[in-house]
Amino acid sequence: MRKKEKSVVSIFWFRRDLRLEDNIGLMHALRTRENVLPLFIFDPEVFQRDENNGNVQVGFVYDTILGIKEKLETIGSGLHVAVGKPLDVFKSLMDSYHIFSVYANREYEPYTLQRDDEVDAFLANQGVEFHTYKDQVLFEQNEIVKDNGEPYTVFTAYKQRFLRKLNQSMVVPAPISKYAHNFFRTTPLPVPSLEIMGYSRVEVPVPPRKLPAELLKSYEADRDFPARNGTSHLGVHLRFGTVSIRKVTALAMQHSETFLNELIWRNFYSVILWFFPQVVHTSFKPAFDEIVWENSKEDFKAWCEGRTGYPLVDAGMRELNATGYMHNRVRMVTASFLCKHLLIDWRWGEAYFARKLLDYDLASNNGGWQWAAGSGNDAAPYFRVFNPELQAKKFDPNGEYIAKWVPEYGTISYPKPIIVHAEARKRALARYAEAVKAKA
Ligand SMILES: Cc1cc2nc3c(=O)[nH]c(=O)nc-3n(C[C@H](O)[C@H](O)[C@H](O)COP(=O)(O)OP(=O)(O)OC[C@H]3O[C@@H](n4cnc5c(N)ncnc54)[C@H](O)[C@@H]3O)c2cc1C
Repeated sequence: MRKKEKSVVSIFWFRRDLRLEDNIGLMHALRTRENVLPLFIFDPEVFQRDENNGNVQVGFVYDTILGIKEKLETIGSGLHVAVGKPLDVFKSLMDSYHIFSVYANREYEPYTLQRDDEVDAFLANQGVEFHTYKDQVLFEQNEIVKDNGEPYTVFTAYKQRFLRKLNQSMVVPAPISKYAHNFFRTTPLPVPSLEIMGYSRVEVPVPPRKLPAELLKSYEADRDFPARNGTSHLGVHLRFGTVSIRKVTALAMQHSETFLNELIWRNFYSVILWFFPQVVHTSFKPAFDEIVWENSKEDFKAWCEGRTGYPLVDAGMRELNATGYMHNRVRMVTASFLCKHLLIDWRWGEAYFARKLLDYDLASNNGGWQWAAGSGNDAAPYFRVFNPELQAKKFDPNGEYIAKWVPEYGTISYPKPIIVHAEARKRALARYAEAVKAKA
């Protein structure tokens, strides 16, 4: 019997860009090649499993992938879905297809950079070109640096340069539909279920993929109040590219400087991680790794479960546990409370957020935690210790957010504070000062 001829295809590898519109890498693939076969890989290193095989993000990604597959099938194409180490997936794809070239949008985390280098080397060895593009950020690492080529580590200076370089031409959408005839024609391809891939779904609500102009117009006034619906909840969509950063930035440029500022923080943290990959494990400022933490497991458990006796902290943790989301102001307060009041290593909190947040993103989560701990590149000064009660008065003045998540607050069933604020503050200041002095 004659062996079946392998189809000649070019691959477009979806990663943090899960959309069929305004996708730079996909546009390049379709514009340059015919028979473009889209691919998605559930990489266990990106979607880490907890002890119950759960991963809070994997269900969202799975559903998004199915949506893309369905759309591709309506135009006679399909999506190849695989699970495993990308290098192994490419090796086995070589058995099924004659791969001409591979296209993808660039990623910037230490693991993904290394993964792409490995895939690139393998493909090059097989005579296959690997083309990558900028898509998930507006400016890559080397595009916004100081005059001497060094990275910015202070946000304000970075932002000023960013704004000077940003212009309308950078947020124009990349056209896809006019090249859609170049998708590979195929009968529908099978997709393994999440269970077969070894995952169990963690049910959390998925925020809508919308950014109303009204929200942007009142963003500056509302964004710090967790009881108001004042922020976009687009975090998960920006994380996985189910919205385009160009589209969101164009809207921000039109309606809200403050919102644009937040998008710049996102870009900034991505660049910080690229320049300083050591931040994944160590404090940006080495002195902060000298802090002698208390690391009480009991206190950590109380914090995780929202039982610290500080209602804003508890409300935030309960919101996170129940929904996979926590408001930014409350992220700052809960994170500061863990590091400073409880003297627990920021890495414990970072890992807990990574496991629970639907919008978890290594660069922003690490940046946020190091900011709160005081150890980051442009962090809150260590001697500024948030007072969780004052924060509650200021940002939840009517107690609505607290009432929603901590209904027993004010009754005898609500726990007493785990630690007295004034004492905790004094202890934190002393412990931090010792570390800074030791390294001076
Ligand atoms: C301790 C801590 C941990 C955090 N962990 C994450 C994380 O894992 N993933 C994540 O996307 N953000 C993280 N943030 C930043 C911020 O809290 C979230 O981006 C924001 O709360 C998401 O809600 P939203 O989409 O409604 O935000 P909006 O206020 O509507 O902001 C719009 C978008 O801008 C970006 N953004 C806003 N604020 C920041 C910021 N401070 N840093 C970086 N990007 C920002 C996000 O992409 C966000 O979706 C963290 C902050 C702290 C203090």
